[in-house]
Amino acid sequence: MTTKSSKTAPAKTKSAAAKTKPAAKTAADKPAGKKKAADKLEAAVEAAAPVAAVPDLATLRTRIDGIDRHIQQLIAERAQFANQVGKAKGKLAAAVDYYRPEREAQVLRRVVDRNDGPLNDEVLVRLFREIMSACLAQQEPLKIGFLGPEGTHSQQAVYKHFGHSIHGLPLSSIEEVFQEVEAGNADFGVVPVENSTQGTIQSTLDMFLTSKLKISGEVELRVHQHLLSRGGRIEDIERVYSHPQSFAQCKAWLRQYLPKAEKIPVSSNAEAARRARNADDAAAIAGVAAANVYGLRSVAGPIEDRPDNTTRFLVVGRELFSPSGNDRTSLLIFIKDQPGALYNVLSPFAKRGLSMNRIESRPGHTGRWQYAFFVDIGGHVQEDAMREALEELQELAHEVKVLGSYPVAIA
Ligand SMILES: O=C(O)C(=O)C[C@]1(C(=O)O)C=C[C@@H](O)C=C1
Repeated sequence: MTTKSSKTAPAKTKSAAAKTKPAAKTAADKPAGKKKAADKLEAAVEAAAPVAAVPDLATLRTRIDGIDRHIQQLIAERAQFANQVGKAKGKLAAAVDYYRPEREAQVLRRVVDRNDGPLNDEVLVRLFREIMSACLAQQEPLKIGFLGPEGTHSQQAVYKHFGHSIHGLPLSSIEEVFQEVEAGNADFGVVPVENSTQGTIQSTLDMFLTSKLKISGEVELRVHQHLLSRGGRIEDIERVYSHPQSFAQCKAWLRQYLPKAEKIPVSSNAEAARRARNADDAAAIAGVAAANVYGLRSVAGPIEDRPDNTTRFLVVGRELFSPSGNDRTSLLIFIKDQPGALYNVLSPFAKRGLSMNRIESRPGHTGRWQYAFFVDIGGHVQEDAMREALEELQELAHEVKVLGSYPVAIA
């Protein structure tokens, strides 16, 4: 069972004045009768308006060179300060001890708040992530495990969350990602947990039933699927490899364009791309990143049935971090086998105004017909309201496990 409440995480505090510039009225906004005359008038005004003088190419490039010099000096200065921050944290054992996801989230939220264009929030967040990633890697790059091989959407999620100045460890299963982080061979792991088209990835949720790992972050990735092949034409394709989730995300497209091709499920999209590189009549459904890694080209794409197809990933680590100011807490609640049990365990949050974003039930592995509920709630375990709600919950539930409190995904 999955339910999403209409309540969302706290709204970002972007300054309203800066962001709500009224759009200029155009001829399209006017009543039909007056539209033609208005169109003519607009065209006449445009024709008569003096064209703003654009400086010549050499002048523009000199300006850009000056700005680049300035940006570079500032990045170097920032890196020196970040290095000093690292030293101020004391003599720590490894890169993971310097990493502060809550601080990174605050830095990025400020970037979004300040942004007045022309680059969009996502682009600016990506640039600043890379700067922080490089600053942290001065101590030592973080080691991040993910569901490999190279070229998977999980790898893209790793870069989106940690930047490129990390050491990525492609692993063969979600279970192995958990194991490597538990064993300390990876600092963090990134695992898919739900897709907007396909729903929950049960194998990830089930890992939390037994694992001691904590969730330290979430990443939302717009997932675009492509048909990749080394040959050139859709009509030549006789076999398509992909992960079952990706087949499901492209069901309507496949029915329309490749109804007769054999569909072969494999363990990951990158594995599909690896297999498709061996023959002209084979193709893979995967992200374009896999095309570059495996020497394929996109024959068609994006081909996912829903344009807003998004996968949410969780970052798992060994510790809990401090609040960032806009956090989510994930809990695993084992309920008592009695009437009204679910209602009872949710009431401590509802009465304190803590919003529930998600609830999902899974067999608890503790006995027949025993259920565990995975619940996401707005807030952090170190905040008073959440602490009080959890204290009350301990009395009502059979068992409660805090899986983590972490910053809500940014851009
Ligand atoms: O502020 C810190 O604690 C830092 O180490 C600096 C910094 C940054 O570059 O801004 C780098 C890495 C941390 O994960 C968070 C932020």
